[in-house]
Amino acid sequence: MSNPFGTIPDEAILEGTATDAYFDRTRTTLEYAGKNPHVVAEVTADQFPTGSFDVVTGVKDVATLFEGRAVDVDALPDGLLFDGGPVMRIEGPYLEFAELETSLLGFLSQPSGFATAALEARLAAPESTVLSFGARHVHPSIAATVERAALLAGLDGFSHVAAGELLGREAGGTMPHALMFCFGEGNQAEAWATFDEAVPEDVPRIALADTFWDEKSESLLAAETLGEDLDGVRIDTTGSRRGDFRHIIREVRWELDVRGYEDVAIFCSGGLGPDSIRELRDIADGFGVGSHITGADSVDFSLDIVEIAGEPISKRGKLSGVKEVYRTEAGGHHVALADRDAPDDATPLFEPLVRDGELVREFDLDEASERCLADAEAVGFADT
Ligand SMILES: O=P(O)(O)OC[C@H]1C[C@H](OP(=O)(O)OP(=O)(O)O)[C@H](O)[C@@H]1O
Ligand SMILES: [Zn+2]
Repeated sequence: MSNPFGTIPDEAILEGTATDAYFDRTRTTLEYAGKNPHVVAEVTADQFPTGSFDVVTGVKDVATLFEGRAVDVDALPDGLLFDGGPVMRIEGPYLEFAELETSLLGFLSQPSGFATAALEARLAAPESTVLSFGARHVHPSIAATVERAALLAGLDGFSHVAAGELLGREAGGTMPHALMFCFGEGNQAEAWATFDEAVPEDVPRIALADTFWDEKSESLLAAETLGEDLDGVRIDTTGSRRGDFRHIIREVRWELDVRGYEDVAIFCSGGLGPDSIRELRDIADGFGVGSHITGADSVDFSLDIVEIAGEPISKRGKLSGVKEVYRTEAGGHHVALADRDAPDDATPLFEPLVRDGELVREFDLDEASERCLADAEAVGFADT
């Protein structure tokens, strides 16, 4: 079988069959009527600024989607933050892209939600190691989308191997409880020692220390077992046993230190979000974050025609006319009609993405991540 998991093939996305049926009917109707107006359409979440910023990403996939289509596309740079107004503008004959709306919005909505949530985790502990561990919570076909969004937001690493091959980065992690189970209760030391002997030297020795006994006992046993070879312990305490998780981590840190294991790092995982990471960042060295990222709401983008044959148009509740968005010197987000004077202290954010079906922008994930973190600083994202 060419498509055993029944995921939508890239060809369907590119040719426009990965669409909602009513767009097919729209094409049929417009072709029957001989209509194919020149339009400007905008991708927008909130019409006006709301005081809350999101990260926009997925722009590269949309650019790929539009290659070869007789349209011009302008968009915010990948990774920039926005609060209201459009993030993308498409201009051309409507039937050049009618069916692409479904995939276009999907390419932007879910990854932008992932990246925004990852940025929250990132900025909750700017000095700590924060890793994306949530691939297990999503359909395998979008694991690379999750991990790319996490890296865009500045996370230090991720766990999904195939995503790493696509992204050209090394996946990382620690060890699962399954490994401990296979050695059995009472044999934790053997599990860690065997891992240390078997696994390539460049893999960090981070012992999972919460499986059968309490976190302090297993952490000390791991330190006694691996000694200098131990890089850290991971504590992933199940919610029902957490109690005062911060106290547990402080106790483990104390008991490791009192025995001379100051160099053994402590990593935490399991249901962590920005608040719990902030609460632990002064005592833990790193965090694995999964469902906070993968469970993020999609950004609710819609595609709206705002100009037809040069005339402004909109549906009730939306704003007609072609717009520009600006970053103000104060770190605000300003939305205005594109044909009006720009505000004095503001920088326009739209940049060319596609010109007559040709991609006119380079994409570099490291650059996009720097842009994302710098803009998050500029708008005070961590404080929102
Ligand atoms: O989605 P989150 O709640 O943020 O957690 C992500 C962590 C927690 C989970 O622990 P387990 O479910 O115990 O999985 P495993 O035994 O494989 O570590 C697994 O280790 C993931 O890395
Ligand atoms: Zn587990």
